[in-house]
Amino acid sequence: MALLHHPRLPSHPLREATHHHHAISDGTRLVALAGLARKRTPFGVTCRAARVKEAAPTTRAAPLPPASLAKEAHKYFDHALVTVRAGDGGHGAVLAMPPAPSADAAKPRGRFNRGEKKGKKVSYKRNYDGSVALPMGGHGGDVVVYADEGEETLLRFHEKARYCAKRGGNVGAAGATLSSRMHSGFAGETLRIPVPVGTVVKRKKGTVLADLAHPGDEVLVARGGQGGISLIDAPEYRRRKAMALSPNIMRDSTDKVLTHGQPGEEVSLELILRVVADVGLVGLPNAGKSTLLSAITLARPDIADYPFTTLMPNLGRLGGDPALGALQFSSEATLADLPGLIEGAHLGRGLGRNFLRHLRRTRVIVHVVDAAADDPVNDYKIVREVISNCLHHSSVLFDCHFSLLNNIIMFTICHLACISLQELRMYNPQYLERPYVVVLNKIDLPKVHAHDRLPSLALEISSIGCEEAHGENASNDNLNGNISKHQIELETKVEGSEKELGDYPRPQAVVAASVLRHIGIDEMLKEIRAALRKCFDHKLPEP
Ligand SMILES: Nc1nc2c(ncn2[C@@H]2O[C@H](COP(=O)(O)OP(=O)(O)OP(=O)(O)O)[C@@H](O)[C@H]2O)c(=O)[nH]1
Repeated sequence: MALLHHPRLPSHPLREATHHHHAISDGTRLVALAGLARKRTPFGVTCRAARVKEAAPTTRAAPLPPASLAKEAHKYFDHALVTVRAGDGGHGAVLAMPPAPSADAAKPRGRFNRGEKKGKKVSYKRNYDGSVALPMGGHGGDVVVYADEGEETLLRFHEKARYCAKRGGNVGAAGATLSSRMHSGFAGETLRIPVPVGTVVKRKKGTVLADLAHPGDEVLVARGGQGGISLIDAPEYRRRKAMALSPNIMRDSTDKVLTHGQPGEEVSLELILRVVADVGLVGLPNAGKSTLLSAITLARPDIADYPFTTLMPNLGRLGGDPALGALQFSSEATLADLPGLIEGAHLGRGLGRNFLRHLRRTRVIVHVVDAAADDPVNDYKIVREVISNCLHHSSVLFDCHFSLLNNIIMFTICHLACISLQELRMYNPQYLERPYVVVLNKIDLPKVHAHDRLPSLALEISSIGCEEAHGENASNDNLNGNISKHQIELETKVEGSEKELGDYPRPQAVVAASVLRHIGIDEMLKEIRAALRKCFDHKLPEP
């Protein structure tokens, strides 16, 4: 018996069983096998069987996410491609007519024909028009994508990119007899896929299906297949009678196709996340954006003395504004700390321009400038330029599309810019004209105070720009959300005419602060809240 364990020996039925443990997925069968082995070969085989039991869970373990996902999450967290498939409809059935009631059905049953079914009068479920209600295959499960506050990123869609809803249930087995006890197949359960709030759902290289900007917003992305109908199969001599019951009479075998459930829709979707926040923090790397966020909210982003510490937007919640009074005190604001922008970010330098899309839903922008840098005014201009250049970049695309220069050119530009017309339609080109606050940070450092630098810096920055531009009309147009083609063309022309930084409004306020040492925080908060209130007063759309 002991020889059984030798690995080089020819196979034995029991060893065969243990060798093939990878193919066995049913746990109960594994336990039974181990028990059998223990009985027949008390030593070695028990040991092997035990190994089988240990090995089983590893075969069922979830696959690990690709290493690149964990390392470079910032490249993937806000964009994903998924394929969803709705469930197929369940099948109907071909039903036989119940036997005709016999002449002696009315007679009282004797001892010998008590259990006889033949001749029994059958009742049917009826439709409103009196026809017999034939059971149908169940509807396939739909696929719905909805905004869930519990979700933060789209990373999980890179681990699993295909989702299928359940199919509808079938009507009882074919060949069954028509009766009132037959039920339609069960409808397949709707598959609900949660995504972060602020996700735009669009068909892959196609139309935008929905912008899930609020918690609970949802969109039906794939409709389940309709269930198949049922048919009555009656012999020739009973066909007229069957016709009186229902028009669904099977004429020949090709009719059986009608009983098949319809396939569920399958669609490829592109999910694009745009962070939803009232205030967006922008600035060069190391300016102190994350420190600012952690100083005024409970958010605890990574902070370090090297550029691009922030790779993905961090969100924080700003408490209520006491100035709003008791009733509105609870109105909070969300702050988004965005990754640092550098010169040429709109052309893909640094972390690229993709992060700029997270600015689109902000009401107020806070520019964080390192006041101890060599040339803070230039740093400020660089960030403004990046944002405005991004706008011009987008305008080129609009021009190309509407003048219909050439489909191929447009397609190429779309690819280069990684942006589609639908995205641009939802893009608010006026966000550079929204209220913004400049925070001159790190004023605790001695360099800032040398040569009376701070007042001149504040003066210079606050003088860049023109008087306020956002009028009632512009904000109302945005509020309606119906940007006509004509309006887009007009906006495109204005944006396309290479607006200078001086053509955009001046900052709402320039505040000196040290977010690390908690200097000037109150004044900064006051200005941010004033800017937010201004958005409410101007009825600017919600982010
Ligand atoms: N002295 C001083 N240092 C500050 C202040 N604010 C931030 N810092 C330091 O500046 C460095 C960068 O700060 P972060 O908050 O990570 O800067 P960031 O703008 O988020 O940087 P990125 O994530 O690269 O975009 C850290 O070492 C901070 O401690 C400040 O007010 N005074």
